[in-house]
Amino acid sequence: MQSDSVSTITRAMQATDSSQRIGQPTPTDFWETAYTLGLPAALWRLPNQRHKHLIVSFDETLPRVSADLEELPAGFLISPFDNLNTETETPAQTLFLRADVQAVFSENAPTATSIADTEAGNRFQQTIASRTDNQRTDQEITFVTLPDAGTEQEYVTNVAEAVEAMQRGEFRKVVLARTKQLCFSDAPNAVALFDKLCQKYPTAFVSAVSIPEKGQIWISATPERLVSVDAVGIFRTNALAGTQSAFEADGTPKLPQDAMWSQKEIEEQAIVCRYIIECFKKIRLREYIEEGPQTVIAGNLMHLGTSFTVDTQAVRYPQLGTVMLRLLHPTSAVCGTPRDLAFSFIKQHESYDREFYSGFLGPVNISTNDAGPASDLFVHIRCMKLEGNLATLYAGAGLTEYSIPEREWQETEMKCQTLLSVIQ
Ligand SMILES: C=C(O[C@@H]1C=C(C(=O)O)C=C[C@H]1O)C(=O)O
Repeated sequence: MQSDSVSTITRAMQATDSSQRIGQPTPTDFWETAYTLGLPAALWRLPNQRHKHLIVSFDETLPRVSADLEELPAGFLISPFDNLNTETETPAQTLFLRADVQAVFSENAPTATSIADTEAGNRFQQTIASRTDNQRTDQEITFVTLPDAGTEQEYVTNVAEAVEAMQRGEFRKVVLARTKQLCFSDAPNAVALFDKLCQKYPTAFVSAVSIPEKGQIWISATPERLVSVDAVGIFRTNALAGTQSAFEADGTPKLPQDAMWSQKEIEEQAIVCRYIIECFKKIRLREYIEEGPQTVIAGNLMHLGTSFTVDTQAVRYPQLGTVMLRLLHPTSAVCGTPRDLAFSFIKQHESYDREFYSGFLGPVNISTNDAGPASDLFVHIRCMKLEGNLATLYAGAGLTEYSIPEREWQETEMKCQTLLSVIQ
C-alpha cells in the first residue's frame, strides 16, 4: 500500500470560484464526487455522537487485508461474514478503504478536511469544486417489495430443521438469516437514507459504504459493537442477543426496566457472553470488567446486552484489539455455538451469500476527538445492500432447541423494520 503525503486544510476546502457553496461542500458533495470518479467511500456516525465522518479511498480496487489494527493506517474496514481466505486459511478477506480524503462534518458543514496531495487528490479537488447540483432535489421515488412467501417457507423449514438438530444435541445455537428485496423506481439517495437513520437511531452506529468494484452500496444502523480500542487503549466488546419489540401492542413505548425476558432469550444471550469469555481464556486474559446483562433499546427493538472492557495499557496488551477481533468474528450473535458446526449449518441451509451482512465494519485509527486515533468496529447487522434500483435487506435470528419457527420469522420481520421504517 502506498503512503501518500496528506495536505490538511482545516475549515473546509478553499473556494475555487466565487460561489460560497464550494467553500462548504456537504457530505453529498463528497459522496457524489467519489461516485462520479468511481472511488470507494465510507460515511459514518458513531453511537451517541453528532459528528459525521467521511473518507474516500483512491484505490479503485480495494486491498484485501487481514484486519491488523496496529499496522493499518487511518481508514475504514468492511469484512464479509465469511472472511477466511480458503487457500491460506487466514482471515484475509477484509476490504480496506484508506483515508485518502477525510472529512468531518458537524450539522453537515465540514469542520476539518484533508485530501492526499497527489494527482488523484488534485482531480478530486477539481471535481468537487465543479459540482453544480449541490442541493440534489428530493426525488419522488416509489418502490415495491418483492414477494417473500417463498423465503418465509424456506426459512421456517430451515428453522425447524435446526431445532431438530439442536434437540439431537448436534449444536447449541445457530443464527439463521433471510433477505427481503425491494425494487425502487430509481436509485435511492444513499446520503439521504444515511441522514434519516442518524436522526432516528442516535445510539446506533450508522454507515453508508460505497464499493464501486462490486457496484454496491451498504447502508446500516447497527446496535452491536464488536471491537473498539479508544485513544487511551480501552478495549470494548459487547454480547448482544434476545429480541423483543420496544413497543406495547397499543404502540406505547416499553420501559427497558419493565422488559420481561424468557428463559430461551436469557440462555441465548448467555451463550454469546460465554463465547466472549472463552476468547479471553484462550489468551489467558482475566482482567476484564463485565457489566450486564441489561436491556438495551435498539430503535424499534430491545435486546439483552453485556459489555466487556479491558484497559490494554494496564494489562500491557497493546495488540488486544487485533487478537480479539480474530478470535471473536463471527461471534455467536451472528453465527452460533460451537462456531464451526453452526457455520457449516448456515452455509448448507441459507440459499444466498451473506456477503457483508453479519461481517464487521468501522473506522480504524481515525481521530474522532483531540485524544488521538481510535478504532471502532461493529457487527454489520440491520443493514441493506443497494445495487442500482434493487435493495436487499438482511435479518437473522438466534435459534436454540426451544425456538418456534414462525416466531423466529416474525423476529426477522421486526428487524427488517429498522431500515424499512426510514424508507417508507
Ligand atoms: C442477527 C441479527 O441480530 C443479532 C441476533 C439477535 C437475536 O437473535 O435475538 C439479537 C441481536 C443481534 O446480535 C440481525 O439483526 O440480523
